[in-house]
Amino acid sequence: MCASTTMTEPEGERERERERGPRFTVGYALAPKKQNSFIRDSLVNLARSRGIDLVKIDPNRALADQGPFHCVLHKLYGPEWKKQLGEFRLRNPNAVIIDSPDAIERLHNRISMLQVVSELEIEPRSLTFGIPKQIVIYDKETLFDRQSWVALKFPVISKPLVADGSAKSHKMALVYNHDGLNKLKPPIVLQEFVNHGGVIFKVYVVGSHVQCVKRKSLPDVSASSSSTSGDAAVLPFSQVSNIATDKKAEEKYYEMMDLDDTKMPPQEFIEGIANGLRGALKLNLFNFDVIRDARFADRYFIIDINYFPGYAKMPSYETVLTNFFWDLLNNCSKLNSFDKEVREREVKENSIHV
Ligand SMILES: Nc1ncnc2c1ncn2[C@@H]1O[C@H](COP(=O)(O)OP(=O)(O)OP(=O)(O)O)[C@@H](O)[C@H]1O
Ligand SMILES: O=P(O)(O)O[C@H]1[C@H](OP(=O)(O)O)[C@@H](OP(=O)(O)O)[C@@H](O)[C@@H](O)[C@@H]1OP(=O)(O)O
Ligand SMILES: [Mg+2]
Ligand SMILES: [Mg+2]
Repeated sequence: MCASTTMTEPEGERERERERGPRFTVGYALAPKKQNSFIRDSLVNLARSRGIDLVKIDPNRALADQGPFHCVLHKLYGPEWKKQLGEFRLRNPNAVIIDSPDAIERLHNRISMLQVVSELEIEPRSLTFGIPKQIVIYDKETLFDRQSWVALKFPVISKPLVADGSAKSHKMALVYNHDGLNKLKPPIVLQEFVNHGGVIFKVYVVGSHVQCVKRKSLPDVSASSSSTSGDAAVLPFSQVSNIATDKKAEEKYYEMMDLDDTKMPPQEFIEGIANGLRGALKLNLFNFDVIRDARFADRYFIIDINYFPGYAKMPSYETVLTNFFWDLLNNCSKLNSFDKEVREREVKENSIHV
């Protein structure tokens, strides 16, 4: 898992490197939109000043032919990319891949994504967390079968089962009653809508760093909404917390939603969940969406987990990410030197025995 520090440069250069501290190269493979938002000069310069060079991976060339990289950072999908990572790992067994494609894949399905929350075992506390009631529907027939609905109450949110980062995978719909079902396109997850005061908490995780921010969310739904009929019984929407509105409208919204007045969940509680998820998912870079039940303030729900989210929206993201790379690479480098020492000792001992 760790990066190799066995370079073949002359001893003098090695000496200078020891004085300066080691330098590392992190290759990144990101979709253009992600690259634009994440790879900013402020991050590149800060990382460089700490001995970490961020280098773009050329998507048109084999990954294994590029580098050398001590670490590969990526958010690309598909079997071809997975194959490339596999070949790179074979050729560079000591390089770190952030994160494992298999671990990331678990987040590409909205059922397996949240299953991990239900499995978390965190010691009893005064606040509770879980996931809203949900069912998965694979075809229209099951969608209209009343039997499928026994466990679920309206209103519900319909979400595409697949969460692979495509625009389609973000197409949601708020459904007030059975009249709204016609427009839904399985395979979908139907999740009970939980009134939460129009504010969502986004928890960003970067290794052991956990940071929670408030964002606007869908407003509460009134009980009378259940009587809406026809087309009005379904309200399609997409990426609410990411919608770019003009500043004035946004200010008005914030006033309306009392975003500033909304109390944050206790940091210790959020950290407990974040660390539990990090361990269970075996991921370093993700965020999760948390809502607080409007009826019971001690009840929280996790509704979404995203791999490699929009970190640039997180305060001081440059420092947080640079610290993460630094810790990771320096720890790995120490581990590798230790491995090397052990290996050299083994060779020596073996040669004595021979
Ligand atoms: N069960 C729920 N109860 C209430 N509101 C919900 C629920 N599920 C989702 N929402 C609202 O819908 C929004 C979108 O849902 P979700 O986060 O699952 O979608 P997404 O497309 O994966 O979002 P992201 O852009 O964070 O990846 C949430 O930010 C929240 O405002
Ligand atoms: O667009 P941004 O950079 O802000 O990041 C968003 C990210 O888009 P990108 O990775 O395609 O860029 C989304 O990923 P996909 O589900 O589409 O894979 C998802 O993680 C959102 O939750 C992120 O917003 P945030 O949760 O941080 O507000
Ligand atoms: Mg979300
Ligand atoms: Mg999501």
